[in-house]
Amino acid sequence: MSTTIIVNGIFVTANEADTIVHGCMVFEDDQITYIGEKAPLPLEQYDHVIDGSRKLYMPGLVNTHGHAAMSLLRGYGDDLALQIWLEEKMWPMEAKFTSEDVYWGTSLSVLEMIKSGTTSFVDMYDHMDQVADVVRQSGIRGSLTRGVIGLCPADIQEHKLQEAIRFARDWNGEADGRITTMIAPHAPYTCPPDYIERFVQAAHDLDLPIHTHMSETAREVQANVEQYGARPVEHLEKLGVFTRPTLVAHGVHLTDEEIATLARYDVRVSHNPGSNLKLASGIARVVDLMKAGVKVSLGTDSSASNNNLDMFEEMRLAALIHKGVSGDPVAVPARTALRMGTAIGAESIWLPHTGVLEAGRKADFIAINIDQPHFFPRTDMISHIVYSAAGQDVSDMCVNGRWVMKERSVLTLDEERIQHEFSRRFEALVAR
Ligand SMILES: CSC[C@H]1O[C@@H](n2cnc3c(O)ncnc32)[C@H](O)[C@@H]1O
Ligand SMILES: [Zn+2]
Repeated sequence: MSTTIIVNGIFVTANEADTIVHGCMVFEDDQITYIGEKAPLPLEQYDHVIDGSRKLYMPGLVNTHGHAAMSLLRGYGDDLALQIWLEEKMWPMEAKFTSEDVYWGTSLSVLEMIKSGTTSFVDMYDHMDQVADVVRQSGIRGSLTRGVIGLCPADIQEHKLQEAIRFARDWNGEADGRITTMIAPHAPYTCPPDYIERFVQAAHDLDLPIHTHMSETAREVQANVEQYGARPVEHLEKLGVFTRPTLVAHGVHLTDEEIATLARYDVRVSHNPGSNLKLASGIARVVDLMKAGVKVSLGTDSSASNNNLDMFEEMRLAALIHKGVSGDPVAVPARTALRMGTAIGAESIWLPHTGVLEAGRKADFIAINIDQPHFFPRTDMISHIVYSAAGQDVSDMCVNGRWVMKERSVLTLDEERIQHEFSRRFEALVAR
């Protein structure tokens, strides 16, 4: 067993009581065993002693919705609404993606996530074996799912479904439990009803959650009513989706009744404020969702609709835009935004052993270099995290008790090589 103590640090636990500890944290192998003002044992008795002065420690950020390989499309197709962006820009380019493209596109994104403090992320995409390989090497956690668009002939639908099942079965629990999997029909507008029912069955058979895009734009809701005679929530409810633990991305256009339905089924919502603003999709009813008891976490979506993967930005956007639209300055307070980006995120993707710094949880945490002007005065550090910090302030990362980044040097991935190979793949892609 290996024991590490961090001394002289500020520890923002992100628990429900907003506890902040000035002192020490101990972790043994992959688990936090102590947080408190004084070291429980003389320092000589620990294998590693780390001086945490001038650093703030907090749980790693949890990004609950994205498509990592789409870093290859960053800056391509800006300033368009969702449907045109998807149909005319993303899908034609994605049709040209190879497994190698996905590998290097995902590697770049995972690097970006590590360097901005994300310790767990959800990824819905194609060529998922490559994504899982990147997660295994990187040392961070991935909740991974083969996203399936079913607008294709029956034999291809069948092939995609079997691939999604095979991926979910093969990789769940891999990489010391850092990889978990879900089942993902992409959206109600890209998967016919009988096809969605087969994903529900697969999720039952494998005992896995479902992840899907839902009610992202007003146009989507309208088209669902025209095609199926029901809005997306009722439609998915009828297809049995919510009989499985479910995480939906976006949930922007919801009625009061739909919010009550989501709460009743404990459906979790990944709020993606940056992407929703950029694609002009609208602003989710986050305050009403949370009031109804729905777990609302945060996601970036892809860097083609964001255009970065900085979860500090999403926490700040969540805290700001809901004040702006409601006229209520406490609509989403800083503390709530912090918990959406950490503890609620972890719960939302069924990782209850992460997301909070406390004894008994996994040692998944980041350090922020607070020896910088924008972290003074040393008053309300939660306020500084949400309203003042950015991803580049993250100095260190530890996941499952293993150091992933120290003093901004990523230990698990070769940064220079990834940038080089990514650029080569990008050039090949545009020439294809
Ligand atoms: C094959 S699964 C991934 C699929 O999702 C597409 N996508 C990316 N962002 C969004 C979004 O905001 N709404 C709906 N679909 C999205 C991506 O381009 C892939 O085709
Ligand atoms: Zn998405």
